[in-house]
Amino acid sequence: MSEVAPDAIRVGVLGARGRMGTEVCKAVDAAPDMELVAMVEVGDWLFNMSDAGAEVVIDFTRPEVVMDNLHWCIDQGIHTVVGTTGFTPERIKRVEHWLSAKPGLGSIIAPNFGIGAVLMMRFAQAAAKHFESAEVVEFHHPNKVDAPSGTATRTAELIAAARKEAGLGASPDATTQALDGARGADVEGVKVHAVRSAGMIAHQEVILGGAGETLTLRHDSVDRASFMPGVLLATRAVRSKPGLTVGIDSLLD
Ligand SMILES: NC(=O)c1ccc[n+]([C@@H]2O[C@H](COP(=O)([O-])OP(=O)(O)OC[C@H]3O[C@@H](n4cnc5c(N)ncnc54)[C@H](O)[C@@H]3O)[C@@H](O)[C@H]2O)c1
Ligand SMILES: O=C(O)C1=N[C@H](C(=O)O)CCC1
Repeated sequence: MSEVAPDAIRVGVLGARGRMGTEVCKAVDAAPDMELVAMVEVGDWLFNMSDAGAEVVIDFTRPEVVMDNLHWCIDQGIHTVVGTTGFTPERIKRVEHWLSAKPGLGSIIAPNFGIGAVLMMRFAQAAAKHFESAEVVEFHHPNKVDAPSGTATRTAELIAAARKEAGLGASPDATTQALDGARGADVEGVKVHAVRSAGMIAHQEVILGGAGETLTLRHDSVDRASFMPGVLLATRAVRSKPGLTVGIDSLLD
C-alpha cells in the first residue's frame, strides 16, 4: 500500500473483485492523492461505503444493478464515477433527476475511460459530416455482459447527431438481409456490429465511406490498464463538477 496524503480523496470501489474493479483498486491504491477506503462486492452491504467515509464511489458492476447503486450513493451524498454500461437516455434522465435534489454533488458516467477511445469518438464525430456512409464495429472478450458495447452505442449516437446537424440522411444501403442480424443493430440510423472473441479485450473500428475512399478509425485496448488514467482523472475531477457529466471528453482539455 502506498503512503497516503492527509488530504487524499477517500475512494470506494463497487464491483471490486471484477475484471475492471480489480484493476481500479490497484490504480487507486497506487495513486498518492487517493485512499482506497472500501471494496464492495455483490452481497456486501452498501453502507460499508458510507461507514468508511467514501467521498467518491467508483462503480464497475453490471448494467442490471448499477442504477440501484447510483441511487443509493446519490442519496448518501457520495460523488460517483461510473464505468458500468447500459445507460440509455431514459436512465440518464433519472440520474439527472436524482442529482437535482443534491446541489454540489457530481456524477461522471463514461462508457469508456480509455483516452484513445475517447479521442476516437471525438474524431468519428468530427469526420461524420464529411462521409455519406458510417458504420461501427466493436470487438470484445467473450465474457462481456452486453452488446453492443456502451462505447459503440455512444459512438453511433455521436455520429448520428453529427449527420443530422449536417443534413445527411441514412447511409446508402440497398441490401435485403437474407438472415436477420446480418446488417447489425441500428443505433439512431447507424449500423453497429459486435464481435466476441477469445484473445480480445476492447477494440473498435469506425468505418466512414465517401466517393472513392474510406476512412477507418481504430482503437485497441490491449490491457485494462488502458482505462485507469481516465478513471483516476474522473475521480480527481468529480468533486468539483456538480451534476451529471457523460463521458470524459470534457475533462481532457
Ligand atoms: N467505462 C469503461 O471504460 C469500461 C471498461 C471496461 C468495462 N466496462 C464496463 O464495466 C462493467 C463491468 O465490467 P467487468 O468486465 O469488470 O465485469 P465483471 O463481471 O468482471 O465485474 C463486475 C463485478 O461486479 C460485481 N457485482 C455485481 N453486482 C454487484 C453489486 N450489486 N454490488 C457490488 N458488486 C457487484 C460482480 O460480482 C463482479 O465482480 C461492464 O458494464 C463493462 O461493460 C466499462
Ligand atoms: O470489457 C468491457 O465490458 C468493456 N466495456 C465498455 C463498453 O461496453 O464500451 C468499454 C470497453 C470494455
